[in-house]
Amino acid sequence: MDLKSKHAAPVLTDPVPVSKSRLGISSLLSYSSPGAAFPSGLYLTIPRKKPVPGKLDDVRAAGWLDAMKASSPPRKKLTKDFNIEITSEDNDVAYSSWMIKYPSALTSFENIMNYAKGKRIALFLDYDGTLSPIVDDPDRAFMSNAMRIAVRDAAEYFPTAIISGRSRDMVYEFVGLTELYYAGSHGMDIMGPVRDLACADDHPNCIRSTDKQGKEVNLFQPASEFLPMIDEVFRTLVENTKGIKGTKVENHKFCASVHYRNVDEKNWPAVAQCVHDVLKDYPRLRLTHGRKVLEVRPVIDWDKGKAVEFLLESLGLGNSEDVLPIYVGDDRTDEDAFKVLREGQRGYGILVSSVPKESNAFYSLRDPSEVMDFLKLLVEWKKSKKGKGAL
Ligand SMILES: O=P(O)(O)OC[C@H]1O[C@H](O[C@H]2O[C@H](CO)[C@@H](O)[C@H](O)[C@H]2O)[C@H](O)[C@@H](O)[C@@H]1O
Repeated sequence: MDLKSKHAAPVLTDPVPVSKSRLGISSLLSYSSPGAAFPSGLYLTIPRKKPVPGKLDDVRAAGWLDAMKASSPPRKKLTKDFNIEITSEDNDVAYSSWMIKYPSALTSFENIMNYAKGKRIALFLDYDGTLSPIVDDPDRAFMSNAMRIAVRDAAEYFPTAIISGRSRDMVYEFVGLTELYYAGSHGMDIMGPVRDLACADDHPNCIRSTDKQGKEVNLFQPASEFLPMIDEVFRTLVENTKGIKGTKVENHKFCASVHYRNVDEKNWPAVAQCVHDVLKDYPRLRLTHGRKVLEVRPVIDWDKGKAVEFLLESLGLGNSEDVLPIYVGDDRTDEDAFKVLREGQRGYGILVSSVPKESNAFYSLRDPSEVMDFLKLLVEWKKSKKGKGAL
């Protein structure tokens, strides 16, 4: 199969409209590419360098570099023992104003539970930056054992799924809990429960399979035809970026990630240009921006939001008034899930962020440790309900 075409340009970034002035917060961090969507200098001042003929202008024009700079909260200071991102005092005022719009899910817990009365909660959790802190080495993004216990306990009471940009196998290795459902590759690789024949009947890319414990499951891979293409692109990206110190390329089966967190900022244009040049040959692939990572994925109408809908359906919880889905995530790709919940008026998105960000979420949590506290509160709440005889 000819996996590439020399004649078409790739679909570039996926800008999300951002209103910066609603809260009067000038430091609002944008998920989208400011260079592409806004007048220059709105969020970041990108110094104008003399263009390298025919080369770096491509990625500048496409807004990639601006998006790369805006893609993760700046590291103000690092604690000695934990390599995690935290905000400085300067940002606290902006953060407090931002929380008027995105209240803490901890302090609003009672409100959330009032709404949850008589409903079944379904939990959806992102992995990186939500269950594990953001660290320099993606291979070492371990979740703490305390977090693992909190997730396991929550899964005992609520159907719980992890939806990650990583490959499904990799995220399962990190989490290691058999009681959950897993979706990898930004929802393009879902292993869900077998309820009835609906999955196979409704979706051509859904097959019956068995999980690692030998349990029968439905495996839904809407981008399965892209497997050889992603593999080819992954190998090309590894080859083409190997001269750029600090670059790391990951193969997540139905998408590939090019990390530049450990690349000297002066070499970011070279990283971007490499990815841009490779993508030019693959019009059926597109680029999205994550936290200090460029992600190459198929142009298909599928994302974490669709994955949430699919899982709800598979769990027998779709289109049901008495179900309250809660999705906790920190990344731009999680916005698709927040949007599905918000627009369908079905449940709550909770954004994990230590800096103000425009979002489709309803609530916020500052960091993974607050996510753990929230999960514990959910379990306590459920236990107290059980104690009172209500299930
Ligand atoms: O959907 P997620 O589970 O949040 O996965 C998104 C990406 O997470 C990983 O990268 C991010 O976390 C790394 C470890 O903390 C960090 O080093 C990197 O800068 C972040 O972008 C993962 O490696 C990516 O492939 C995922 O797409």
